[in-house]
Parts: sequence; structure tokens; C-alpha cells
Amino acid sequence: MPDHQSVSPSKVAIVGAGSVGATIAYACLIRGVAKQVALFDTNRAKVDAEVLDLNHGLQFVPVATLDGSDDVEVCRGAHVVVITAGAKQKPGQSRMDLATANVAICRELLPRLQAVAPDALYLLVTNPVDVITYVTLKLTGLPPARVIGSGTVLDSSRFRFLIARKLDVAVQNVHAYIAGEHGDSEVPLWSSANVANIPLDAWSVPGHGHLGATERAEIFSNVKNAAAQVISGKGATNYAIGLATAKILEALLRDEHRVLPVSGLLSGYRGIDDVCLSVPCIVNRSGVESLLPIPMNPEEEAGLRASADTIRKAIRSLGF
Ligand SMILES: O=P(O)(O)OC[C@H]1O[C@](O)(COP(=O)(O)O)[C@@H](O)[C@@H]1O
Repeated sequence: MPDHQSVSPSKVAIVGAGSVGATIAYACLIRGVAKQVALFDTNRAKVDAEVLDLNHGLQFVPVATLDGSDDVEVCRGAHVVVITAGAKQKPGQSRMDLATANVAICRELLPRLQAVAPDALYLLVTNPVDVITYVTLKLTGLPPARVIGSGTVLDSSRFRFLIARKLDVAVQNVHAYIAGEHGDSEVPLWSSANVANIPLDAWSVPGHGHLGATERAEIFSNVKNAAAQVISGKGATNYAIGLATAKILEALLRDEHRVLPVSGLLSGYRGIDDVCLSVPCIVNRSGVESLLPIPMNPEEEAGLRASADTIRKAIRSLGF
């Protein structure tokens, strides 16, 4: 195995070489996110095969190295550890159904990861991601800024995609967030959603769609059911979460101060405490720097509180 002792400022260690972990590695390589990418999985044959396949494409991406192992040493010195390992959703299961199994995996993994990557930021992707982010905070004792959940970055991009398609504008020009749980209690922030600073409430452009109550309900339902739709067709979601995670990694490693709806610890945010969920945050090399006070109407604020209660209940039922 190559020497992993040296600490690189741009080493990403990905835990779990399943479809999500492998796709995150692929997205990191093609976007040139890190100089070193490491893939760790207990299934040696799987991790070796993914690493071999990815290494065969290194000629075509920005300069980087990729290692893989079933030995946690491969993660040594990582600047960011991305955790994707865990049971995945089967058709008909909610993300919350995975909590007990995936918390047990965290209990086993985190001390070993902290031993080899004590200075890392921890980016959680494993579901239910808000619960897993909170549990990681408690199990590691790390400062809240250094424990980040992928949260609703993916849901917000699904939301923007559907709005963009309805209005026939580029998805990059849609500014809209899903807040709260990455899951069934998530909240669409319609009141702040806009294109070119035109609130979607006031959107009226001939030939460019309409977003009345029916269209909004349909879009939000599609956002919430997006994962189930993909899972029923191909067994797992991987490409969009791979790209979303690479985007978060760029914000962290390049100190971008980018606004992203990642999951982090709320302390006195609109009166909500001691729970991890997503609101738009400034993300830089320190991790989650600031949770932004995005405007919300009373219905959205009530939705955020209800979402916080749902996640907190799940956390408490797991003994945290
Ligand atoms: O619509 P505008 O103002 O041209 O902004 C476009 C830019 O906004 C972004 O979509 C980011 O938007 P958010 O800050 O709402 O996430 C960029 O990807 C894009 O370059």
C-alpha cells in the first residue's frame, strides 16, 4: 500500500465504495476537487475494482491520485472525511427507517476515522443524514462547524431543476431552497424563491409558465418523491448526490464561502435548538461558518419547527 502518512491540504477520504461513494470519487476527480482521493470500504474486492476503474481514467482528469483499501489507514491525514457507508433505502422505506443500523455503523467507524484523520472536517452523506450528523457531533465531540451534513443541497437542486423546467429558464438562474430535514418533513421556501430577483409569486412572463398552487404542490411532491422515483427504476440514487457532494467539498477545500443548504447544528436559530437540519449556510475551509437568516413566511417557519421536532424525536429515540 502507498505511504499515507503525509498530510495533504487537499485529501478527501470517502468511506463506503457503494454507488454513492464511488460516484462522489468520480465527481471529485473530474472536477479536480482534491489532489488525493482515498476510498475506504470493508469489501476489499469492491473497493479494489472501483479504484482500478477510476484509476484507468486518471489520464483524462486534472492531476490527482486515487487509493483504496479495506484498511482505515488509507484515510490517514485526510482534510475532509466523507461518510457514505450504511444501509441504503429499499423501495417503500423512508430515510428514517435506516437510523438504527446506520447509527451503529457510525459508532464503530468514527473512533477509527478520528484516530487517522483527527484534524479532518466530517461530511456526512449517510441517511437519515440530519440524525447521522447530530450523532456524529455527539460521538466525536468535534466543534459543530466541523461536522456537516449534505442536507438539502440535493433537494434544493431537484427543486430548482423542476422550477427551471416549468419556467423554461436555466436552472442556474433559479434561486430557491428546501430547508429542514433531508426527508419527508422538508420545507420548500417558496417565499424567497426567485429568478432574476423576481419573486416566484410575481412571475408572469409570456411563454414561461405559471406557478399557481397546483403547480407548486406538484413540484414539491416531485422533490419529496424524487429519490423513491429513482430507486424504483435503478435501485439507488448516485449521480446528483455525487455532484452535490463534490460541490460541498469544493466550498470546503477551496475556502469558497459559498452559500449552501447543508445540515448543521442549530442553536437559537429562530428559537430552534439542539438539532441538525438544513438552512442556507456559509461554507468555507472551517466548515459551516454561519447559518443565514433567510426570510420565511409564518407557514414556512412553522414547517421548519415541525421538521426540527421530527428529527429531534428520531434522535431521542436512538438514545442521544
Ligand atoms: O441568476 P443569477 O443572478 O445570474 O445567478 C446565477 C448564479 O447563481 C447560482 O445559481 C448560485 O445561486 P444560489 O446562490 O441561489 O445558490 C450560480 O450557480 C450561478 O452562477
